[in-house]
Order: sequence, then C-alpha cells, then structure tokens
Amino acid sequence: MAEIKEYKLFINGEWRTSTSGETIDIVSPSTEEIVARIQNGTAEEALEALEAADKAQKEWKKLPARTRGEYLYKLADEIDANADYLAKLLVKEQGKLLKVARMEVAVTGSFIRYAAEGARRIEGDIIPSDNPNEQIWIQKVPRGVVVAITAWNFPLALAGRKLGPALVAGNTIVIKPTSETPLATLELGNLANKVGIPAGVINILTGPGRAMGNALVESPLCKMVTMTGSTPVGQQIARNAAQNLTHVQLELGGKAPFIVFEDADIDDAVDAALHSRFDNCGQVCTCNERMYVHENIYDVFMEKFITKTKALKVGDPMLDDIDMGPKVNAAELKHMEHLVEVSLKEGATLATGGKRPEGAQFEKGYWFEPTVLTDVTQDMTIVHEESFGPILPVLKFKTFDEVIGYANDCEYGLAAMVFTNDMNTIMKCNDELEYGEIYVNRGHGEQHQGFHNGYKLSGSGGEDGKYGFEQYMEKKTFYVRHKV
Ligand SMILES: NC(=O)C1=CN([C@@H]2O[C@H](COP(=O)(O)OP(=O)(O)OC[C@H]3O[C@@H](n4cnc5c(N)ncnc54)[C@H](OP(=O)(O)O)[C@@H]3O)[C@@H](O)[C@H]2O)C=CC1
Ligand SMILES: O=C(O)[C@@H](O)[C@@H]1OC[C@H](O)[C@H]1O
Repeated sequence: MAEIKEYKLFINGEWRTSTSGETIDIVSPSTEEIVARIQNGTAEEALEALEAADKAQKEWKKLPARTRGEYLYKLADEIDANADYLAKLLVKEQGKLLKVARMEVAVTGSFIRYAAEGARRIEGDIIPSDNPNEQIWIQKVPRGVVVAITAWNFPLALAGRKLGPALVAGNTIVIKPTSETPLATLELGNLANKVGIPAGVINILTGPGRAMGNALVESPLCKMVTMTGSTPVGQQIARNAAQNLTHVQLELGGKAPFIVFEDADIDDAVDAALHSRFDNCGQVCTCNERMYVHENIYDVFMEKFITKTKALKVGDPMLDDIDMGPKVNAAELKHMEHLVEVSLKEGATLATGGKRPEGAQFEKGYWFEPTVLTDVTQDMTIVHEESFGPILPVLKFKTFDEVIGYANDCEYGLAAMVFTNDMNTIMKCNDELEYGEIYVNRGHGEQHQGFHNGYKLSGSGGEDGKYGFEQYMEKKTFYVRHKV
C-alpha cells in the first residue's frame, strides 16, 4: 500500500489541522486506492483565512506591481522545478495521463508568468473635464480578497490561472480547490512560502464546496469570487454572492458543437475531432460534445473517425503509449453509463465503446471506453446534456442554416469548432454562432492572451487575457480641480 500523505489547511502561511477533526479521503481514479487525506475545513476556518488575506492585502497592495510580479515569477520557477512531483500528483488524484499532467504543470507556470508580465500594464485614464481647471482621473485599484473555487479537471492550472492575475493586481487570495483533486493545488502553499510570498497573501482551504464554499462566498470580506465548475454550482455561487453584491467571475459548463462542412479537410477534421473529444478522457470544458458532419462527406469521414477512435488505447495513465485514462470518480463513470443507456433507449446506435473496458486491469478504477453514438437526432438528451466524458454523438446535416440552428439550440455558449475552407462560411459562422470562443479549422485549446468567455449558462465575466485581468480590479474616479 502506497504511503497516504495527510494534507492540512494553509492559512496565513501556516499548515493547520482543522478543528473539525474530520478528514476526506482522496482516491486514485485508476486503482480506487486512498492516496491522501485532506482536512474537512470549517466555516470558522474559512473566516480565519479571509481575515488573514484581508490583513495581508493592506500591505500587499502597497508593493509596486512589478515587485508583486517578481514574487510570481519566482513561484512559477518553483512550479517548474517541482514539475515531475506535481505531475505525478495530478495523475494520482485525477487520473490524467502523465504526459498531459506534465503539460498542465507547464501551463500553470505559464499562466502565472503571463499574469506577472501584466504588472507594468495596469493603466488608468486622465480625461479633460468640462469644468475649467479640472481633470478626471480614473485609476485601476485592487478589489481586496479574492476567493478562487476550482474544478477537478485541471485543478493546478485553474488555480494558477486565477492566483496570477489576482495577486499581480494587488489582491490576496483564498483558494478552495475541489475535494476531488486538491493535492497539487495544496502544494502551492509550500512553494509560496519557499519564494517568500508574505503570509496571508495565498491561503488554501479544503472542505466540501457547499459548506466551505458558502462560508467563503457569503462573507463581506470576499470582494470577488472567481469560480470554474458546473453551471448549477455557479448559479448557487452567484445567488450567495448577491447578498453583498460581490463581483463574480464564472467559467461553467459547455456543450461545444463540432461542425464539419462539405469542403473541410477531412483528415485534419478527424484528428481535431478525436483529440477535442477524448483528450483528458473528455474532461475539458471546451470539448467536442456533439459533432455535425455534412451528409455528402459523412461516410468517408466516419469511416476514418471510427477507425481512429477504436485505435485509442485506454489504460494506466503513467504509461507513455496510453491515449486515455479513467474518469475522475465513480459518480462520473455512472453518468457515462446513464447517458449511453438513455441514448440507446431514445434510438441512437452504438458505433463503438459504451461500457467499461474488459480485462483484469480495468476491474478497479473508473474506466470507460471511447464511445461514439450515431443515428442521433437533435432532440435526444445526449445532444443537450453535457457529458464531460468520452461520449460523442454524431449527426448529419444538409444546409448551413440547418446546422447553425442545431448548434445554437443549446443552453450553453462556451466553445464551438468549425471546419471549412470557405471564407464566406467562416464569416457567417462567426456572425451567427452564439458562442464566446470559436475555433476555426482547429480543435479546442485556449491561449492566455485570448479571452475564455462563456455565453448563456456557460458563465459570466470571462477570464484570461487583458479582459480577464480587468476583472480583478476596481476603478476609482477622481475629479481634481486646481486653483488658478
Ligand atoms: N468553463 C470552464 O472553464 C470549465 C468548466 N468546467 C465544468 O465543471 C464541471 C466539472 O467540474 P466539477 O468540479 O465537478 O464542478 P462542480 O461545480 O461540482 O464543483 C466546482 C467547484 O465548486 C465547489 N462547490 C460546490 N458547491 C459549492 C457551493 N455551494 N459554493 C461554493 N463552491 C462550491 C466544488 O467544491 P467540492 O468539489 O469540494 O464540492 C468545486 O471546488 C463540468 O460541468 C464542467 O463543464 C470544468 C472545467 C473548466
Ligand atoms: O478549464 C478547462 O477545462 C480548460 O480551460 C483547460 O483548463 C486549463 C487548460 O489550459 C485548459 O485547456
């Protein structure tokens, strides 16, 4: 039995055992073995963390932004220096492929460095007044204490994506990682201390989202909530934050359409569709959740696509020749089985996959085969309910208007992917698709300098880039009149 590491709460630069006396087991999705234990923190400890962050913020905001940035560059360097350990921890807690975990660790440092680069780009305005001898100054100022709540699919990257801009802007932060995959995020506490980030600037709490999350979000000390996760929880957070009119930034669920027009480069589209669905076991918010293929190329496209799907290797995420690991937990696996069952009942055909893989190595763990459903109609559950897993429904279409109608027939509006070589079609898609992030002739995958922004029930506020950074600051306007 591997060693079970006990993690604590990270409050005001110190590791603390919760007064609750309760712990939560962290289970490996590959083996179902307990790999660590975390604290089941209390509402009182949430308040202590907020108070520590509030106290620290008074001094943190006085530092030049560039100095704050220098601390973050050092933190990013420490993340890189511990990449192997952090990556293996991500595999242990989330079941993602080691090669993907290594990318996640690299992306975490990259998110933080990108934010630090913004330290000398915090710009305000000086505007002439209508009044004589008067100027209008608009200054960007930090909000105060930021509460960051993260999901389990890229837990470390999501933490870096939020703490970077929050701290550069002069805020302090209380991070509440998901109880599913908190370990790599908790390690940031050690690295923060190592690089000398002042106590209280970064705090990391664990405990069930409802109890701990509510306590953090409902406090008047919390001046902003940035959350990545499901739409229902995001809506609950927005309701809880409303009592103090706290600024909320939400990155939520998605149901990305992947549209292959008749003139698409078929081989490119097949590869993009495959990776955009099955990478990270389909657990990416911008994943190809439903695919629409023009009827004239459907047979050729699907023959190639199914062949490549069947060739995907499911297995131990630590091995380099594996294409897909397990789902993160038993509930998610059950959700996969439920979606397949419902789809078949509603008339879909199982083209491949649809169940736990066979073999002794799959008896333990939350394994599910790469699954493709055909003979799917727009009214089916699988076309509208996010799977967030390796299940892909495929539909045919005839006309542009038909497929745009299908694509927009959705309560989500995060990402969409489009394959065509016709510029007119591209421009019409950009005009008519109701999505915050559209990928043309490539699969999903944001960049830091872009803007990760969900429409409809996919979120509010958006993050990344200059528009995401702006969310972490308030504006203060001065009307300055001088004597003649
Ligand atoms: N738009 C995007 O960028 C992304 C969106 N997602 C979406 O997230 C979902 C999967 O992630 P998952 O972690 O299961 O999402 P959840 O919504 O279940 O949880 C997200 C976070 O919210 C916390 N939480 C739960 N209830 C509350 C509450 N009442 N108040 C405050 N915090 C709370 C959870 O803590 P705990 O786990 O401890 O309960 C967790 O840290 C999918 O729907 C996916 O689409 C995922 C990644 C990226
Ligand atoms: O949140 C997601 O699922 C994506 O935004 C994912 O998170 C961090 C990675 O950089 C993104 O691909």
